[in-house]
Amino acid sequence: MNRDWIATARTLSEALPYMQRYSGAVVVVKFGGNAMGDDEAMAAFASDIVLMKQVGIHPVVVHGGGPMINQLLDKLGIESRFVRGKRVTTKATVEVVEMVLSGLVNKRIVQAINDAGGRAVGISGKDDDLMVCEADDPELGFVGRPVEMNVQIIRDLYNAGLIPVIAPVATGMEDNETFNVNGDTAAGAIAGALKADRLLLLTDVSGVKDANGEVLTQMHPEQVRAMIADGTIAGGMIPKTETALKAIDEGVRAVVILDGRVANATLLELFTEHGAGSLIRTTEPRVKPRGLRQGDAGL
Ligand SMILES: Nc1ncnc2c1ncn2[C@@H]1O[C@H](COP(=O)(O)OP(=O)(O)O)[C@@H](O)[C@H]1O
Ligand SMILES: CC(=O)N[C@@H](CCC(=O)OP(=O)(O)O)C(=O)O
Repeated sequence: MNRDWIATARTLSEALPYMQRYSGAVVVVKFGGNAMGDDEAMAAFASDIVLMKQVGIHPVVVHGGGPMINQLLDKLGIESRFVRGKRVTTKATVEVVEMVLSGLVNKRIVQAINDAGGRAVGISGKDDDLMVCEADDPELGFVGRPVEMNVQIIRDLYNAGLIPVIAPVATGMEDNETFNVNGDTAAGAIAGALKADRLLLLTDVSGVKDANGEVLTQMHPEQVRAMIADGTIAGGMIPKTETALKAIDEGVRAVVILDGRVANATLLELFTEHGAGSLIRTTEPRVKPRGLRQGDAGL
Protein backbone atom coordinates (compact mmCIF):
# COMPACT_ATOMS: atom_id res chain seq x y z
CA MET A 1 0.00 0.00 0.00
CA ASN A 2 1.25 3.44 -0.89
CA ARG A 3 1.63 5.34 2.36
CA ASP A 4 4.86 7.14 1.53
CA TRP A 5 3.28 10.46 2.32
CA ILE A 6 2.81 9.57 5.99
CA ALA A 7 6.23 7.96 6.23
CA THR A 8 7.67 10.84 8.22
CA ALA A 9 6.70 11.48 11.83
CA ARG A 10 6.06 15.13 11.08
CA THR A 11 3.48 14.43 8.40
CA LEU A 12 1.83 11.68 10.42
CA SER A 13 1.51 13.93 13.45
CA GLU A 14 0.02 16.59 11.23
CA ALA A 15 -2.36 14.08 9.66
CA LEU A 16 -3.70 12.37 12.78
CA PRO A 17 -5.94 15.18 14.09
CA TYR A 18 -7.44 15.54 10.62
CA MET A 19 -8.01 11.79 10.39
CA GLN A 20 -9.87 11.91 13.70
CA ARG A 21 -11.87 14.97 12.67
CA TYR A 22 -12.96 13.37 9.40
CA SER A 23 -14.02 10.09 10.99
CA GLY A 24 -17.62 9.44 9.91
CA ALA A 25 -17.47 12.12 7.19
CA VAL A 26 -18.94 11.43 3.77
CA VAL A 27 -16.43 12.33 1.04
CA VAL A 28 -17.54 12.08 -2.59
CA VAL A 29 -14.58 11.80 -4.97
CA LYS A 30 -15.04 12.45 -8.70
CA PHE A 31 -12.30 10.62 -10.58
CA GLY A 32 -12.17 12.02 -14.12
CA GLY A 33 -10.88 10.14 -17.15
CA ASN A 34 -8.02 12.61 -17.57
CA ALA A 35 -6.96 12.15 -13.94
CA MET A 36 -6.84 8.33 -14.21
CA GLY A 37 -3.47 7.83 -15.85
CA ASP A 38 -1.67 4.48 -15.96
CA ASP A 39 -2.01 1.40 -13.75
CA GLU A 40 0.41 2.82 -11.19
CA ALA A 41 -1.58 6.06 -10.85
CA MET A 42 -4.78 4.02 -10.59
CA ALA A 43 -3.24 1.87 -7.83
CA ALA A 44 -2.12 4.98 -5.94
CA PHE A 45 -5.61 6.49 -6.17
CA ALA A 46 -7.11 3.21 -4.96
CA SER A 47 -4.84 2.95 -1.94
CA ASP A 48 -5.69 6.54 -0.96
CA ILE A 49 -9.40 5.64 -1.06
CA VAL A 50 -8.74 2.54 1.06
CA LEU A 51 -6.78 4.58 3.61
CA MET A 52 -9.72 7.00 3.88
CA LYS A 53 -12.04 4.08 4.59
CA GLN A 54 -9.62 2.69 7.18
CA VAL A 55 -9.66 5.93 9.16
CA GLY A 56 -13.47 5.93 9.29
CA ILE A 57 -14.35 8.17 6.35
CA HIS A 58 -17.10 7.02 3.98
CA PRO A 59 -15.54 7.54 0.53
CA VAL A 60 -17.95 7.44 -2.42
CA VAL A 61 -16.26 7.30 -5.82
CA VAL A 62 -18.02 8.71 -8.89
CA HIS A 63 -16.00 8.36 -12.08
CA GLY A 64 -15.80 9.71 -15.60
CA GLY A 65 -14.04 8.15 -18.57
CA GLY A 66 -14.46 10.59 -21.46
CA PRO A 67 -11.12 9.72 -23.11
CA MET A 68 -11.90 5.97 -22.90
CA ILE A 69 -15.32 6.56 -24.53
CA ASN A 70 -13.58 8.54 -27.28
CA GLN A 71 -11.22 5.62 -27.97
CA LEU A 72 -13.99 3.05 -28.48
CA LEU A 73 -16.13 5.47 -30.50
CA ASP A 74 -13.11 6.07 -32.75
CA LYS A 75 -12.56 2.34 -33.23
CA LEU A 76 -16.23 1.89 -34.12
CA GLY A 77 -16.14 4.88 -36.47
CA ILE A 78 -18.82 6.75 -34.51
CA GLU A 79 -18.23 10.48 -34.46
CA SER A 80 -18.76 12.49 -31.32
CA ARG A 81 -18.79 16.16 -30.60
CA PHE A 82 -19.17 18.26 -27.49
CA VAL A 83 -21.49 21.18 -26.86
CA ARG A 84 -20.71 23.27 -23.74
CA GLY A 85 -18.55 20.47 -22.32
CA LYS A 86 -21.14 17.73 -22.85
CA ARG A 87 -21.08 14.93 -25.43
CA VAL A 88 -23.86 15.00 -28.01
CA THR A 89 -25.21 11.49 -27.41
CA THR A 90 -27.16 9.47 -30.00
CA LYS A 91 -28.74 6.05 -29.37
CA ALA A 92 -25.58 4.39 -30.75
CA THR A 93 -23.33 6.61 -28.64
CA VAL A 94 -25.18 5.93 -25.40
CA GLU A 95 -24.71 2.18 -25.86
CA VAL A 96 -20.95 2.69 -26.14
CA VAL A 97 -20.97 5.10 -23.18
CA GLU A 98 -22.71 2.52 -20.99
CA MET A 99 -20.37 -0.29 -22.10
CA VAL A 100 -17.27 1.75 -21.41
CA LEU A 101 -18.34 3.46 -18.18
CA SER A 102 -20.33 0.68 -16.46
CA GLY A 103 -18.04 -2.01 -17.84
CA LEU A 104 -14.41 -1.22 -18.52
CA VAL A 105 -13.82 1.88 -16.42
CA ASN A 106 -16.03 1.00 -13.45
CA LYS A 107 -14.59 -2.48 -13.08
CA ARG A 108 -11.01 -1.23 -13.47
CA ILE A 109 -11.51 1.08 -10.48
CA VAL A 110 -13.33 -1.61 -8.46
CA GLN A 111 -10.50 -4.05 -9.11
CA ALA A 112 -7.84 -1.50 -8.14
CA ILE A 113 -9.58 -0.70 -4.83
CA ASN A 114 -10.01 -4.39 -4.04
CA ASP A 115 -6.34 -5.01 -4.89
CA ALA A 116 -5.45 -2.24 -2.43
CA GLY A 117 -7.30 -4.07 0.34
CA GLY A 118 -10.70 -2.37 0.15
CA ARG A 119 -14.12 -3.82 -0.63
CA ALA A 120 -15.45 -1.92 -3.63
CA VAL A 121 -18.82 -2.46 -5.29
CA GLY A 122 -19.42 -0.99 -8.74
CA ILE A 123 -22.85 0.31 -9.67
CA SER A 124 -24.28 2.91 -12.02
CA GLY A 125 -26.99 5.51 -11.62
CA LYS A 126 -29.42 2.80 -12.77
CA ASP A 127 -28.94 0.57 -9.72
CA ASP A 128 -31.83 0.92 -7.27
CA ASP A 129 -32.86 3.99 -9.34
CA LEU A 130 -30.02 5.91 -7.71
CA MET A 131 -30.16 8.71 -10.29
CA VAL A 132 -33.25 9.24 -12.46
CA CYS A 133 -32.85 11.73 -15.29
CA GLU A 134 -34.66 13.84 -17.82
CA ALA A 135 -33.16 14.95 -21.13
CA ASP A 136 -30.85 17.86 -20.37
CA ASP A 137 -31.27 19.64 -23.68
CA PRO A 138 -32.84 18.37 -26.94
CA GLU A 139 -29.67 19.40 -28.80
CA LEU A 140 -27.62 16.90 -26.75
CA GLY A 141 -29.78 13.79 -27.32
CA PHE A 142 -29.49 11.18 -24.56
CA VAL A 143 -27.66 13.39 -22.09
CA GLY A 144 -29.34 13.28 -18.70
CA ARG A 145 -30.02 15.90 -16.06
CA PRO A 146 -30.60 14.24 -12.67
CA VAL A 147 -34.10 15.02 -11.42
CA GLU A 148 -34.62 12.36 -8.75
CA MET A 149 -31.94 10.96 -6.45
CA ASN A 150 -32.34 7.83 -4.31
CA VAL A 151 -29.10 7.69 -2.35
CA GLN A 152 -30.10 5.13 0.30
CA ILE A 153 -28.26 2.43 -1.71
CA ILE A 154 -25.04 4.40 -1.19
CA ARG A 155 -25.58 4.69 2.57
CA ASP A 156 -26.41 0.98 2.75
CA LEU A 157 -23.16 0.16 0.96
CA TYR A 158 -20.87 2.39 3.01
CA ASN A 159 -22.51 1.41 6.29
CA ALA A 160 -21.81 -2.23 5.39
CA GLY A 161 -18.08 -1.44 5.04
CA LEU A 162 -18.16 -1.28 1.25
CA ILE A 163 -16.86 1.45 -1.05
CA PRO A 164 -19.40 2.45 -3.74
CA VAL A 165 -17.92 3.14 -7.19
CA ILE A 166 -20.50 4.80 -9.41
CA ALA A 167 -20.65 5.12 -13.22
CA PRO A 168 -22.54 8.22 -14.44
CA VAL A 169 -25.13 6.35 -16.50
CA ALA A 170 -28.78 6.70 -15.54
CA THR A 171 -32.33 5.66 -16.21
CA GLY A 172 -34.96 8.01 -17.66
CA MET A 173 -38.32 8.83 -16.10
CA GLU A 174 -40.14 6.80 -18.76
CA ASP A 175 -39.59 4.45 -21.73
CA ASN A 176 -36.57 2.71 -20.17
CA GLU A 177 -34.20 5.21 -21.73
CA THR A 178 -30.52 5.21 -20.86
CA PHE A 179 -28.92 8.58 -20.23
CA ASN A 180 -25.30 9.64 -20.39
CA VAL A 181 -24.57 12.00 -17.50
CA ASN A 182 -21.49 14.20 -17.29
CA GLY A 183 -19.29 12.80 -14.50
CA ASP A 184 -19.02 16.11 -12.66
CA THR A 185 -22.80 16.60 -12.82
CA ALA A 186 -23.41 13.09 -11.44
CA ALA A 187 -20.87 13.54 -8.63
CA GLY A 188 -22.42 16.91 -7.69
CA ALA A 189 -25.96 15.48 -7.64
CA ILE A 190 -24.85 12.51 -5.52
CA ALA A 191 -22.87 14.69 -3.12
CA GLY A 192 -25.80 17.12 -2.87
CA ALA A 193 -28.33 14.36 -2.13
CA LEU A 194 -25.99 12.88 0.51
CA LYS A 195 -25.26 16.37 1.93
CA ALA A 196 -21.64 15.25 1.81
CA ASP A 197 -18.94 16.83 3.96
CA ARG A 198 -16.66 17.15 0.93
CA LEU A 199 -16.91 16.82 -2.83
CA LEU A 200 -13.43 16.40 -4.34
CA LEU A 201 -13.31 16.98 -8.10
CA LEU A 202 -10.07 15.45 -9.38
CA THR A 203 -8.92 16.93 -12.66
CA ASP A 204 -5.73 17.65 -14.62
CA VAL A 205 -4.94 21.14 -13.31
CA SER A 206 -3.81 22.09 -9.83
CA GLY A 207 -6.93 24.12 -9.09
CA VAL A 208 -8.90 27.16 -10.21
CA LYS A 209 -6.50 29.80 -11.51
CA ASP A 210 -6.91 33.57 -11.38
CA ALA A 211 -6.18 35.91 -14.30
CA ASN A 212 -2.43 35.68 -13.52
CA GLY A 213 -2.46 31.89 -13.60
CA GLU A 214 -2.09 31.54 -9.80
CA VAL A 215 -4.11 28.79 -8.12
CA LEU A 216 -6.63 30.18 -5.62
CA THR A 217 -6.54 27.98 -2.51
CA GLN A 218 -9.81 29.24 -0.99
CA MET A 219 -12.76 30.67 -2.83
CA HIS A 220 -16.17 31.99 -1.90
CA PRO A 221 -19.05 31.03 -4.25
CA GLU A 222 -19.50 34.73 -5.12
CA GLN A 223 -15.89 34.90 -6.30
CA VAL A 224 -16.44 31.83 -8.48
CA ARG A 225 -19.56 33.42 -10.03
CA ALA A 226 -17.65 36.62 -10.77
CA MET A 227 -14.79 34.67 -12.41
CA ILE A 228 -17.22 32.74 -14.63
CA ALA A 229 -18.91 36.02 -15.61
CA ASP A 230 -15.63 37.79 -16.50
CA GLY A 231 -14.26 34.79 -18.42
CA THR A 232 -11.35 33.93 -16.08
CA ILE A 233 -12.99 30.55 -15.58
CA ALA A 234 -13.47 29.04 -19.05
CA GLY A 235 -13.87 25.77 -20.98
CA GLY A 236 -14.20 22.58 -18.94
CA MET A 237 -13.76 24.56 -15.73
CA ILE A 238 -17.19 26.16 -16.23
CA PRO A 239 -19.31 22.99 -15.74
CA LYS A 240 -16.95 21.94 -12.94
CA THR A 241 -17.32 25.15 -10.93
CA GLU A 242 -21.05 25.33 -11.70
CA THR A 243 -21.37 21.81 -10.30
CA ALA A 244 -19.49 22.97 -7.21
CA LEU A 245 -21.84 25.94 -6.69
CA LYS A 246 -24.96 23.78 -7.10
CA ALA A 247 -23.62 21.14 -4.70
CA ILE A 248 -22.92 23.81 -2.06
CA ASP A 249 -26.47 25.17 -2.52
CA GLU A 250 -27.76 21.65 -1.93
CA GLY A 251 -25.91 21.32 1.36
CA VAL A 252 -22.40 20.03 0.58
CA ARG A 253 -20.06 21.62 3.13
CA ALA A 254 -17.21 22.35 0.73
CA VAL A 255 -16.02 21.42 -2.74
CA VAL A 256 -12.36 21.07 -3.70
CA ILE A 257 -11.03 21.14 -7.27
CA LEU A 258 -7.59 19.51 -7.34
CA ASP A 259 -5.06 17.71 -9.53
CA GLY A 260 -5.77 13.99 -9.43
CA ARG A 261 -2.44 13.19 -11.11
CA VAL A 262 -0.47 14.36 -8.08
CA ALA A 263 0.55 11.51 -5.78
CA ASN A 264 -1.74 11.24 -2.74
CA ALA A 265 -3.77 14.27 -3.86
CA THR A 266 -6.88 13.30 -1.89
CA LEU A 267 -4.91 12.57 1.31
CA LEU A 268 -2.98 15.82 1.04
CA GLU A 269 -6.27 17.67 0.73
CA LEU A 270 -7.97 15.97 3.65
CA PHE A 271 -5.13 15.40 6.08
CA THR A 272 -2.78 18.38 5.81
CA GLU A 273 -3.21 21.95 6.95
CA HIS A 274 -2.49 23.53 3.59
CA GLY A 275 -4.73 21.10 1.67
CA ALA A 276 -4.45 20.77 -2.13
CA GLY A 277 -6.16 22.63 -4.94
CA SER A 278 -9.00 25.16 -4.63
CA LEU A 279 -11.50 24.86 -1.80
CA ILE A 280 -14.88 26.48 -2.41
CA ARG A 281 -17.17 27.12 0.55
CA THR A 282 -19.53 29.70 1.94
CA THR A 283 -17.69 30.33 5.22
CA GLU A 284 -15.43 33.36 4.92
CA PRO A 285 -11.82 32.35 4.30
CA ARG A 286 -9.64 33.19 7.25
CA VAL A 287 -6.44 35.09 6.67
CA LYS A 288 -3.49 32.75 6.35
CA PRO A 289 -0.01 33.10 4.93
CA ARG A 290 0.03 32.95 1.16
CA GLY A 291 -0.50 29.43 -0.13
CA LEU A 292 -1.74 28.08 3.18
CA ARG A 293 -5.31 27.30 4.01
CA GLN A 294 -6.78 27.32 7.50
CA GLY A 295 -7.69 23.83 8.72
CA ASP A 296 -11.44 23.57 8.97
CA ALA A 297 -12.43 23.20 12.60
CA GLY A 298 -15.32 20.73 12.74
CA LEU A 299 -14.89 20.32 8.97
N1 LIG B 1 -9.54 29.60 -14.43
C1 LIG B 1 -9.18 28.34 -14.73
N2 LIG B 1 -8.44 27.62 -13.86
C2 LIG B 1 -8.05 26.36 -14.14
N3 LIG B 1 -8.38 25.69 -15.29
C3 LIG B 1 -9.12 26.35 -16.21
C4 LIG B 1 -9.56 27.69 -15.97
N4 LIG B 1 -10.28 28.08 -17.04
C5 LIG B 1 -10.30 27.04 -17.90
N5 LIG B 1 -9.61 25.98 -17.43
C6 LIG B 1 -9.45 24.70 -18.13
O1 LIG B 1 -10.31 23.72 -17.57
C7 LIG B 1 -9.70 22.43 -17.71
C8 LIG B 1 -10.36 21.41 -16.76
O2 LIG B 1 -11.57 20.99 -17.29
P1 LIG B 1 -11.70 19.57 -18.08
O3 LIG B 1 -10.59 19.46 -19.08
O4 LIG B 1 -13.10 19.44 -18.55
O5 LIG B 1 -11.41 18.57 -16.86
P2 LIG B 1 -11.75 17.01 -16.67
O6 LIG B 1 -11.52 16.34 -17.97
O7 LIG B 1 -10.81 16.59 -15.61
O8 LIG B 1 -13.20 16.93 -16.22
C9 LIG B 1 -8.24 22.73 -17.44
O9 LIG B 1 -7.40 21.76 -17.99
C10 LIG B 1 -8.05 24.13 -18.06
O10 LIG B 1 -7.59 24.01 -19.37
C1 LIG C 1 -22.73 14.03 -21.05
C2 LIG C 1 -21.26 13.74 -21.05
O1 LIG C 1 -20.48 14.51 -21.58
N1 LIG C 1 -20.86 12.62 -20.44
C3 LIG C 1 -19.49 12.20 -20.34
C4 LIG C 1 -19.42 11.09 -19.33
C5 LIG C 1 -18.02 10.74 -18.94
C6 LIG C 1 -17.29 11.87 -18.24
O2 LIG C 1 -17.84 12.81 -17.70
O3 LIG C 1 -15.92 11.69 -18.23
P1 LIG C 1 -14.76 12.67 -17.71
O4 LIG C 1 -15.06 12.99 -16.29
O5 LIG C 1 -13.56 11.82 -17.87
O6 LIG C 1 -14.77 13.88 -18.59
C7 LIG C 1 -18.97 11.74 -21.71
O7 LIG C 1 -19.73 11.21 -22.51
O8 LIG C 1 -17.76 11.90 -21.93
